[in-house]
Amino acid sequence: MTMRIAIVNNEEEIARLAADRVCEVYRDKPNFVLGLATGSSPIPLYDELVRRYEAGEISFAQVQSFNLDEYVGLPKDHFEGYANFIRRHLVGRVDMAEGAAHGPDGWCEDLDEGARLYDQAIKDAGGIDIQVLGIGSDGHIGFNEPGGSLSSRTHVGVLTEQTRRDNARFFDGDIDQVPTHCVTQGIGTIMDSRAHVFIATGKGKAQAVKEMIEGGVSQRWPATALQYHNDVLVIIDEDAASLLELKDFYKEVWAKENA
Ligand SMILES: N[C@@H]1[C@@H](O)[C@H](O)[C@@H](COP(=O)(O)O)O[C@@H]1O
Repeated sequence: MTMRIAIVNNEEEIARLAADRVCEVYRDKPNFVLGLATGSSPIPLYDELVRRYEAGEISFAQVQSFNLDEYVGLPKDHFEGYANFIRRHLVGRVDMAEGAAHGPDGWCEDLDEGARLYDQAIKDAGGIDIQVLGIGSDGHIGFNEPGGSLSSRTHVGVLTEQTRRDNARFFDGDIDQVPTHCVTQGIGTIMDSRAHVFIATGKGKAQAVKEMIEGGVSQRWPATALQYHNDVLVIIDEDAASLLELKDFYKEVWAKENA
C-alpha cells in the first residue's frame, strides 16, 4: 500500500469511500482503535458511519476512539470544544462504551504532563488502527502548524492567525473568540497510526493538498510527512484537487486499481 488518491465528485462518494475503509478495518478487528478529526470535512463520513451503525453494518461496542486535538482556553462544556464536537457528530450517536472515547486534555493544570499521558493512553490501547484526517488551509493536520517538528508527540501548540481566521466561522465570525492555543497529537503520533483516511474538499484546501501530495517534505507544510506513511487513503473533491500537477494520472491509477 501507499498513498492512494481518490478524486471524487460529491459528498456521497467521499462518505461512501471513507466509510468503506473504516468498515474494512472493523471487519478485520471489531475492537479497532479509531482516531477522530473535527472540522466540516469528516462530517459526511460520520453521518454515513451512523447510518451504517443503525443499519447493523458496524458496531462500535468494542471500539476505543482518540481525538486528534483540542482547544486550550475554552470552558469544558463549550459547544465548539472538540470533545463535544466528536460526541455530537459520532460518539454520542453510536453504541460506544462509557469511557471509550478519549481526547487530549485541554483543561488539566499541567498541560505537558496531560499530553504525555495522552500518548501513553494511545499506546496502552494498542495504537490507533485508522485515523481520520482533514487538513487546514495552512497545511496543518491535527493542529500541527507550520514550523513544528515532523516527529513531535502530543504537545501544546500555538495556532496560526490563518487557522484562527478559518475557524472564526464557528465563533460568531470573531477571531478574538478563537483560542490561541491547543493540545494536539504530534506528527510523530499521527504517523504511528497504522492507517489513515484523509478528506479534503473545496478550493481553500487546494494549495495545502498540492503540497501534501506533490511538494517536498517540509515542516512548512506539516501534512507532507504523510508521504512517508504507507497506508493513506486520500479522498478529495475536484476543487481540492485543482492544483495537482498529475491529477489526471492519479485518476487513471485509481480507475485501474479499482476497476
Ligand atoms: N484542528 C482541525 C483540523 O483537524 C481540521 O482538519 C481542520 C480543517 O477543518 P475543516 O474540515 O472544517 O476545513 O480544522 C481544524 O483546524
